Amino acid sequence: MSSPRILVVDDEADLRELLEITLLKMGLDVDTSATLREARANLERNDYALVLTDMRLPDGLGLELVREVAASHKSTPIAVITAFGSAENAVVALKAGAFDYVTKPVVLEDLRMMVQSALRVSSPQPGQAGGGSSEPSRLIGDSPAMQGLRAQIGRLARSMAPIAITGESGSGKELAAREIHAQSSRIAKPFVAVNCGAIPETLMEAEFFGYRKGAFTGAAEERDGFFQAANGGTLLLDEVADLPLPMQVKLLRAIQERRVRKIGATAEEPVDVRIISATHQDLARCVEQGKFRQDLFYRLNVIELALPPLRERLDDLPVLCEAILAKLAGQGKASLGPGVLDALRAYSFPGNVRELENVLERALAFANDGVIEVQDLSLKAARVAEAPAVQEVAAPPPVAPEPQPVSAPEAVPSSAAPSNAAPALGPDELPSNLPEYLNQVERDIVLRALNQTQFNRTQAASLLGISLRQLRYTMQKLDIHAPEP
Ligand SMILES: Nc1ncnc2c1ncn2[C@@H]1O[C@H](COP(=O)(O)OP(=O)(O)OP(=O)(O)O)[C@@H](O)[C@H]1O
Repeated sequence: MSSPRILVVDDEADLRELLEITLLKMGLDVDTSATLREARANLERNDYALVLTDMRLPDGLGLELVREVAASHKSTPIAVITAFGSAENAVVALKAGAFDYVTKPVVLEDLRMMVQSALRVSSPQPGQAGGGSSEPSRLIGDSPAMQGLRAQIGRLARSMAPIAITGESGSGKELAAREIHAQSSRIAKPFVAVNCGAIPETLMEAEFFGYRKGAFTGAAEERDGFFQAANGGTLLLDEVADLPLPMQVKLLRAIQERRVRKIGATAEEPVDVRIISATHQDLARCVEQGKFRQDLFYRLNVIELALPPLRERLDDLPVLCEAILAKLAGQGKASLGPGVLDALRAYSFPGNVRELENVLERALAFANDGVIEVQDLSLKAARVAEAPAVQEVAAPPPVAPEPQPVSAPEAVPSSAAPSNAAPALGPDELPSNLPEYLNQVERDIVLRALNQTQFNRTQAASLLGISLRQLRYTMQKLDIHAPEP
């Protein structure tokens, strides 16, 4: 079997030779071109496992070649060589469809790492997706929005370009990131998801970059950080807007240099990690407000993937419900009774698919024989957008589903009004239902904090000593919503 063939396009004879020798030593076949014209002629004649081009060539820009290869040689990854410090060029090339980049002066170790990962893309091993997974997507939904999203993910999985996933809470950002990883040539390596909002600021550097034994009190053993753990794979920076500014500087450096230094270490170590970030916040706004560094935003936001909220793709409800019920029921049976889909359609799902999962799980607990009826849904009446006038509801249930019978003790679950406090217990008294009692206590405290802060969730979370994300989950779990403006 012949070796994979690489095309090197560079007008600097010295660099061309260095690249050629390095690639030959890796057991690869190499063609070289000094101009765009020669490169085009080579591309006509041969199939390449990778094209590596300089950005500035005597007869044009490497970027032109990136666009041509991305359009006409879709299965050939193309990487660019950019001048050191010209982050802009790298980002422009990635946006134009480049698979990856290396900076000048070329560090051979980085080059080898990049080439290996390109080769995995152009000739996936059995069991590897390499950009064209035949596995069914985990992102369920047949709506045009979901079809478009899946197609976009298929394309994005083939490059190293950082992706910023945006979307409301529960809309599937983490799932989309996992899907990108699963469809990429990195599938055999780890996918590491980090909730940036849940790590105490003092521990961040150690968590991200690791530490050497004895680096600080308590560092009894050397430990890897998230970057080392994700080496060769994908690192999801979830809730990236929650990163404190000092950490943003360090992260930017790690992403730019592709090197990290453990706390207490003298040397940096190279890391080959694809970065995906996710947030439910408007990151551009955070930049305007000075909460997020512009340069990091620019680095992370090379390609944006926007997840639509569930209420904008209600046509996906039937397949989603079917998949969720199948998972919930296991060997048992679970189905939707008459009118249930209409009731769900009329709901706005502020918590998106995660909320749908919770609603169905709770409903199934109340359902008779696994058949969920409208009244089992206990959707928050206030959130039910105009319920359809005609519902194919068989029995007497009301148009808007009733409040939940068990876990929501007060009738206004989504209001900002303080809830009824959990009844005080005597020293020997026990609650008749512990989970329900604890929910009541938790709801009371969370509402108290929210009311004290005029529903400013960041402040409320800080009053309660939990992360914003934890607060969001708790609010969702307890059906607490900000009052409608
Ligand atoms: N299109 C989808 N198909 C199937 N399941 C989905 C889909 N979208 C989301 N889910 C499910 O909904 C739940 C929430 O998804 P996920 O954690 O990816 O959301 P998220 O946007 O990252 O949420 P958060 O912003 O709160 O972190 C998960 O259980 C996930 O499996």
